[in-house]
Amino acid sequence: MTPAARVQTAITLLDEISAGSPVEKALTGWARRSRYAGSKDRAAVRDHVFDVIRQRRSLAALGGGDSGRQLMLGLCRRKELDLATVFNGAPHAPVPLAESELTAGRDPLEGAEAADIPDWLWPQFHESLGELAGRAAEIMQTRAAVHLRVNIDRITRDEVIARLAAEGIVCVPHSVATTALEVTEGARKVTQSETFKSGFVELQDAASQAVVEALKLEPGMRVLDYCAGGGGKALALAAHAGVEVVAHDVAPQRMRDLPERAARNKANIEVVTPKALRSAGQFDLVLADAPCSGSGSWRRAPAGKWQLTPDRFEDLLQTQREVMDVASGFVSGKGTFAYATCSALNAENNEQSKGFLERNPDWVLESMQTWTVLEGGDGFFVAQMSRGL
Ligand SMILES: C[S@@+](CC[C@H](N)C(=O)[O-])C[C@H]1O[C@@H](n2cnc3c(N)ncnc32)[C@H](O)[C@@H]1O
Repeated sequence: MTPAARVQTAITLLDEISAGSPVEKALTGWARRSRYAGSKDRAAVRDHVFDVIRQRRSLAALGGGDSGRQLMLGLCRRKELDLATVFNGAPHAPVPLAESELTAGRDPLEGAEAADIPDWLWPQFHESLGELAGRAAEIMQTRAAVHLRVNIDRITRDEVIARLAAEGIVCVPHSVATTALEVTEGARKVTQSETFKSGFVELQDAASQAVVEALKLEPGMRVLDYCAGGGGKALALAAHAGVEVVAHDVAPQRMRDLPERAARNKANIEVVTPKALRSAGQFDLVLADAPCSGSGSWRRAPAGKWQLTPDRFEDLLQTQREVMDVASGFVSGKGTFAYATCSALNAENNEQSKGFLERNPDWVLESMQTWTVLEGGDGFFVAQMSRGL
């Protein structure tokens, strides 16, 4: 495919997405229908689509509207590409720009529009991140790096770096967690590498690893990952020798890949249904990695920031309160309850922890930690609480 044909494909897919198609469905549907597209074409189209979704609002301003074509025009302008070369009218390429398109568009307005954050959310984003808000929003407009978690019980970070280098993948240690590596070259080859297939590394954001590293894990502990989802944190927990990990999710189908991932990681994880959890007893540590706005991981899942509405946000806050109240019930007398989110917003983080402690005066706060995207990983939060016995 020519670069211009890739742009035209992104335009078509962005229109499909605007009409309601989920992003991944639109991309995989196109890839299946388009046998002529090689892996580089698929990667380029995917990058265009995600770049636009991350910067949708500011690109709509630059491109003069929010159709796929206007958004891609905005992206080409931001990247200072030669517009006549892209919109060149060749077969499969975008038709040349009309005079009205050439004159449309303006610089994004300072504040929420330039930061690509919805208006209603901008004040609390700003308040939560303080002086870091502008820089954090800017980082969220860019692609996230690929991070790996090294199973350091089985292999050192340096050994993994050497093994991956031999497979054409370049990594450097990431400072946010002792288990974390950042892939600087060859990220698309990771899942096909022998190092990955042998379970020496797992794909996981560095700050997500740091959340698990912040927990006091000791051999003999029984740990419940109450909101296990795809199991990233359950796998990181199970990488600690002698720790028994039980994974649960209200939607057990979200954990369907977990047994296979655990087998590859040589990790032992018991996956339980909500019904089975009722008779699973008590745990030394319960982690509730709660459903949240995802405002710390909008680089990876940017559609979420445009789908969030004040009503949905209120619903999430309510769900978080329920998750906290139920999950903490599985903590043994002297055990720890860890509440985590991949959100940068106070309402979901410190305020939820404060609310929990007010509802449950027998609990005390042990620690609270926050990671922002400025540290190089996703934005994350974890509060650890105990009954203070
Ligand atoms: C942030 S995701 C978990 C990500 C996962 N821990 C990881 O590291 O890959 C939140 C998960 O909470 C689950 N969830 C939502 N409501 C819940 C509830 N009431 N009880 C338990 N899990 C819930 C969702 O199904 C979702 O999988």
